[in-house]
Amino acid sequence: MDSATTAPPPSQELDLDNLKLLKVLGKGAMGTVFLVQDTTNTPFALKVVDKTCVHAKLDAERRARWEIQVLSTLSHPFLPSLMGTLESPQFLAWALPYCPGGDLNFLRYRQTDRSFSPAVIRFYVAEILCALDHLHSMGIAYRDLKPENVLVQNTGHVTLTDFDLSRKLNPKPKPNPNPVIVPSIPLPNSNVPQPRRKHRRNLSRWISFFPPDGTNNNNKNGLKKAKSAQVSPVSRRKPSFSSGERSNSFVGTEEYVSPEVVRGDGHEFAVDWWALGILIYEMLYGKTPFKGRNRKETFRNVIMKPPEFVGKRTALTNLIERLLEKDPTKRLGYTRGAAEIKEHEFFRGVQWELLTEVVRPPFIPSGDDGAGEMTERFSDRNCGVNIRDYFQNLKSSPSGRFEKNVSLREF
Ligand SMILES: Nc1ncnc2c1ncn2[C@@H]1O[C@H](COP(=O)(O)OP(=O)(O)OP(=O)(O)O)[C@@H](O)[C@H]1O
Repeated sequence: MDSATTAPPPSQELDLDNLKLLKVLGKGAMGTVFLVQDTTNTPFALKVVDKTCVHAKLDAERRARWEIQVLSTLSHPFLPSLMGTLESPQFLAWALPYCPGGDLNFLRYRQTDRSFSPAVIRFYVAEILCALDHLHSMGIAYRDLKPENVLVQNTGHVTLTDFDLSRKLNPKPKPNPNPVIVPSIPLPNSNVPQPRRKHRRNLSRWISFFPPDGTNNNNKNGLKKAKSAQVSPVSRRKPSFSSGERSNSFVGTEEYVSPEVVRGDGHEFAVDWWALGILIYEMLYGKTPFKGRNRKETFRNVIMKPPEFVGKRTALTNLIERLLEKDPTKRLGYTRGAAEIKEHEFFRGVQWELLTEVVRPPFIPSGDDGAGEMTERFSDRNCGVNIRDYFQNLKSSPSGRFEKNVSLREF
C-alpha cells in the first residue's frame, strides 16, 4: 500500500471571503466541522477551532496546530490530505476532503442487526490496517481509533480523521534477522521495588476535563461523538433509537483504552492494535467487549476480563483475541507491526496492493448520503454565512444552536 503514497500535495492559504458554509458536519471536543464550498463550488470539510472559546482550556489551539502538522505530512489513500489552512485572531481552520458517507458507527446503525458481516469487516479493517501501518511507519501512533473516526469517502473507501491525539513515538527498530544470543538475564523479582517507569509521565496528559457548558456535541447523524482523550465529558450517544450510551474518559473512549494505558505503563504503537481489536469486536457483535456499568468497572474489565465470543469460533474471533491480548508485548502486531496482522488467516486472499482498486466497496454514498441528517443545515438563504457570524450567533443563542436568520456580515 505504501507504493500508493506520494509526497503530500502542498496545502494553500484559504480565503475566508470565498468560502460559503453550507452545513455543520460534526462537532467534536476541539472544533466544529463544516461543509464548505469555494468559488469553484468544490465542497470540502473545514474544521474550525475557536481559539477564544471556553474550550481553549482543553489546549485546543496546541492540539489543533499539532493536527495540522500531522495532516500536512500525510499522503495515503486512506488518510486525509490537508487542502488548506487559515488563521485569524479568533480562528484556526483547515480544509480536508469531504467524506459524504458518514462514519462507521453511523453506517453500522444502518444495518438491520447493527453489525457487519465478516466480509464487510474484512474490507474496512484491511483499509484501516493500511492507514495505521502508514502512520506507524512515519513514527506516529494514532491513539484514537474508534468507529466515529473512520469516515467513508465518496468512493466508499475509508479515511481516518481526527489526529489531535496522535503522538510521535520513536519508530520501532526492525527485528534483527540475525540476533546475537546473549546469556539470559534473570527477570526482576516483583517483590523488589522497581524504578518508576519513565512512561508514567504520560499520564499527566490524561486528566479528565468536564466542560461546564454541557456543550452541544452532536455530529451530523444526531449521534454524540465520543470525546477523546483528556476532554471527555460527554457520553458518546448512539442514535436516537437507542438508549445506550458510551462514556468516555481520559484517553480516547473508555471502552477503547488499552490495558497498558489504564495501568499507566505508557504506550507504544500496540495501543492502536488493541483499539483495532475493540473496533472489530464492535463491528461484529454491535457492542464493545469490556463496557462496564461505570468507568471503574470498564477499566477493571479492560485489565482483567477476557473478551467473550458468542457462537462459533472463527478466524475472525481468533484475530480479535490476538489483538485483545492484555500484554502488549504478546499482542499481534507488537513485533512486526501491521505485516504480522496482515498475515493472519482472516485476511487470507486479500490483495493488499489492490485495495484502492476495489470499485465496489460495501457501501458507496449516493449523492448527499447522510447529509439530510446533519444537525444543522443552512438554508439557501443562509448559504454564505461566515464563520465569525456562526460562532457569534451560537454564543448568543439561548438554544446553543445556530439561528438561521442571523444577519450576515463580512468576516
Ligand atoms: N472530512 C470530513 N468529511 C465529513 N465529515 C467530517 C469530516 N471530518 C470530520 N467530519 C465530521 O465531524 C466530526 C468531528 O470531527 P473531528 O473528529 O475531526 O473533531 P474533533 O473535535 O477533533 O473530535 P474529538 O471530540 O474526537 O476530538 C466527525 O465525527 C465527522 O462526523
